Amino acid sequence: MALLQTQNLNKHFGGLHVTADVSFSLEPGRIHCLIGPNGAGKSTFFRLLLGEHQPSSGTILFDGQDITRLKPFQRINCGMSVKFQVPGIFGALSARQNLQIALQHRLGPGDAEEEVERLLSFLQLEDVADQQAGNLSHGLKQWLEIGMAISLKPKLLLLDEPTAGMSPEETFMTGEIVRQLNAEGMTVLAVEHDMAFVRQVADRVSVLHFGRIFAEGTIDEIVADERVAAIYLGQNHD
Ligand SMILES: Nc1ncnc2c1ncn2[C@@H]1O[C@H](COP(=O)(O)OP(=O)(O)OP(=O)(O)O)[C@@H](O)[C@H]1O
Repeated sequence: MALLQTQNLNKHFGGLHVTADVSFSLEPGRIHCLIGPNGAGKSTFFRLLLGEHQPSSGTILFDGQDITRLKPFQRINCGMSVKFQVPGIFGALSARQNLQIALQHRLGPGDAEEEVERLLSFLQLEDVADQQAGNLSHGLKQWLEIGMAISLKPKLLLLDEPTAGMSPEETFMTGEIVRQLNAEGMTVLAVEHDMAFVRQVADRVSVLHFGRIFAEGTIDEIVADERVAAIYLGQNHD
């Protein structure tokens, strides 16, 4: 059974049909990347999954449950978690304190301490653990964000352009973090422009174009698809 499934999902903004009859399926255990040219409707689709937009019609199923009308916090309680592009960390607190706050909801004090140290090490944040999060480099902030997003041990981690603004080395490290989380059992859905990252992590790729699923397959199938290449022509993505 799919972990996440949308059935004929539609979203209109006035006369704009931004999500067009999207029937999408995400198998548990996968790393699935969603790509598409600017304005293809990737962010809108994400926001529909999270409950930040209500669909005009269609259904969203998560872990066997119809979540179409659930509020964002209820979806998080069902086992979804998201890392947005815009940092949601507390800049005046240290990296360690940020993780402590995120983890205290799930774990008692002793266990939380242990998990904070494990996450700091996993995310290569040990050396900066006591620095103010607001002063960390862009890449380190993004990894701290991932740490906060996984603190609830979600079944599904949603990542919105996780490597935006990163160097190739940071992008690679982010890919390794995602692969490790997946190896531990987390299913991942990422909206991403960086094709090196997509190649590094994705089991499956869906291409959105004008709000529709335009193509779906492995990265090799997508890269070899001339119709996909054509919709990217003139756009500034590799
Ligand atoms: N709240 C809104 N009201 C009206 N139109 C919107 C709204 N949000 C998005 N749109 C329009 O919907 C279309 C798809 O936007 P969306 O941000 O989902 O695309 P995207 O694929 O995420 O683009 P990008 O890669 O540039 O982030 C665009 O034409 C956008 O202008």
